Amino acid sequence: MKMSVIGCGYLGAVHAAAMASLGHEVVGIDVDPAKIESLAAGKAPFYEPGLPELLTENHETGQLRFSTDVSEVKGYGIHFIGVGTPQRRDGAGADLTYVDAAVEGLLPHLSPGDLVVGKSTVPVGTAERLATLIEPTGAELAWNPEFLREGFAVKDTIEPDRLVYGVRSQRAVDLLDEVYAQAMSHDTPRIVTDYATAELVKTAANAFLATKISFINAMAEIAESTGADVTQLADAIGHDVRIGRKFLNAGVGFGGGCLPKDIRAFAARAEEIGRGESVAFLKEVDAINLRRRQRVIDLVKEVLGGSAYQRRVTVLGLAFKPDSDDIRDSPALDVAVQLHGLGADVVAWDPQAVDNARAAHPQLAFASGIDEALEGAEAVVLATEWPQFRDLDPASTAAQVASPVVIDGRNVLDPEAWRAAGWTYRGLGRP
Ligand SMILES: NC(=O)c1ccc[n+]([C@@H]2O[C@H](COP(=O)([O-])OP(=O)(O)OC[C@H]3O[C@@H](n4cnc5c(N)ncnc54)[C@H](O)[C@@H]3O)[C@@H](O)[C@H]2O)c1
Ligand SMILES: O=c1ccn([C@@H]2O[C@H](COP(=O)(O)OP(=O)(O)O[C@H]3O[C@H](CO)[C@@H](O)[C@H](O)[C@H]3O)[C@@H](O)[C@H]2O)c(=O)[nH]1
Repeated sequence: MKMSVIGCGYLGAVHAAAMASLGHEVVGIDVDPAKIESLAAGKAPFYEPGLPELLTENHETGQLRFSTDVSEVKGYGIHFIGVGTPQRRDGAGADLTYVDAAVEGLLPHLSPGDLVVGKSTVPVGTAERLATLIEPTGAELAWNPEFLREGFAVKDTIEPDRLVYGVRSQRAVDLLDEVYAQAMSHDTPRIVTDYATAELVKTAANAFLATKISFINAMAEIAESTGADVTQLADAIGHDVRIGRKFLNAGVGFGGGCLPKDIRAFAARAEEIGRGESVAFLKEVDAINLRRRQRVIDLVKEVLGGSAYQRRVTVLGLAFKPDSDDIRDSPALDVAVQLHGLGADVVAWDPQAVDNARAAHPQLAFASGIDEALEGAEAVVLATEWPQFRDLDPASTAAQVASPVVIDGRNVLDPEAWRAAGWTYRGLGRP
């Protein structure tokens, strides 16, 4: 099939490359010339495992091309919308200006029978509104939310754990089935529904995941006041299959370009439709999450005798999660910036996110590698659980720092091993 992908960021670039690798002929469109230049040259503009290989492979076969010119979508029957829906600068709700501009830009190039497929995460009611703009062209709209996780984006796109189609016709279902024929195995669940449900499935999924993380972080707060160990608690409740162990890792909390802004947008949308009370708990989920960042900062001050002012603090990790260079609403970067704001002499390092972090916060000092980051540290904060941080050897690392004090912001180190090697170890919600 011939298809376009409007918006080639973390979602769209992977979607475009994955669709091409499934045998489709794809054109990716973005307003950012630098991104398009990189993608057109077969290079990934951000770090995502597996994406460079897909880009190279499809670049060579000619199945995949990129352009800043939206008129090039003419004659492509399927158009995915994957532009950003960030938090509005003036409030908690979603900024839909990019989605609106993408649809406006697409309208003159649509042909009767085309299918526009929304993938961006939007507040419920958006698809209904956009359909009134699209239908007069003879094209149709479907809403097909995306559930990929950064770091696993290629696999999640090529082998989705479920497909959700918000549609108004059987024809749209048939077209989407054709799009995903190679991605669907016999047991991939496929939910065919209306626009509102499809939009809400996405919002609800992220709200649930955020709530699960904040639940365990709330337990970490209780554990901190009682001497209990939240990691053992998570293991124990996680054995109950109704609860499950996934997304029960207590630590410095969730960040990224999705969970934080999506729960805020959900709460804002619920208020608009007079149902604010139904998801009022999401404000608490957000508040618990942000308190964990403060807790890490308080621990740094505590281990340094009350103040971080002019003390050498190493922050390991800047990305919001491992296997990504994404720093959007990153707890790790936020902790580094806040410590710097308190006058600490912060040196940060991340295997992939230093360039993005430097561009956003040039005031911070960045090391060029882990050894340089650790040198002279009076306190080390593990803020993103990259394998190279989880696997640090406590004995040799102790020899690199000025003072062996570690705050394990992701609860991934073995406290006994680190204490045995002479470290002062502080986790989040574990003794
Ligand atoms: N990143 C994820 O893991 C993920 C997963 C599922 C859903 N989503 C949702 O997908 C959407 C995109 O997220 P993202 O992380 O890829 O964002 P992003 O900021 O990485 O990418 C958005 C891209 O859209 C481009 N763009 C903006 N306006 C445009 C226009 N008019 N025409 C063409 N391109 C335009 C931007 O230049 C940018 O490259 C959001 O709604 C997000 O919530 C993201
Ligand atoms: O037990 C856990 C699990 C995750 N996190 C943090 O939660 C954040 C989000 O992690 P994750 O959900 O793995 O990353 P994303 O790539 O943001 O993916 C989420 O957001 C996407 C965009 O909407 C969705 O498509 C995915 O399904 C959804 O998992 C990160 O900061 C993690 O460190 C925790 O603190 N504890």
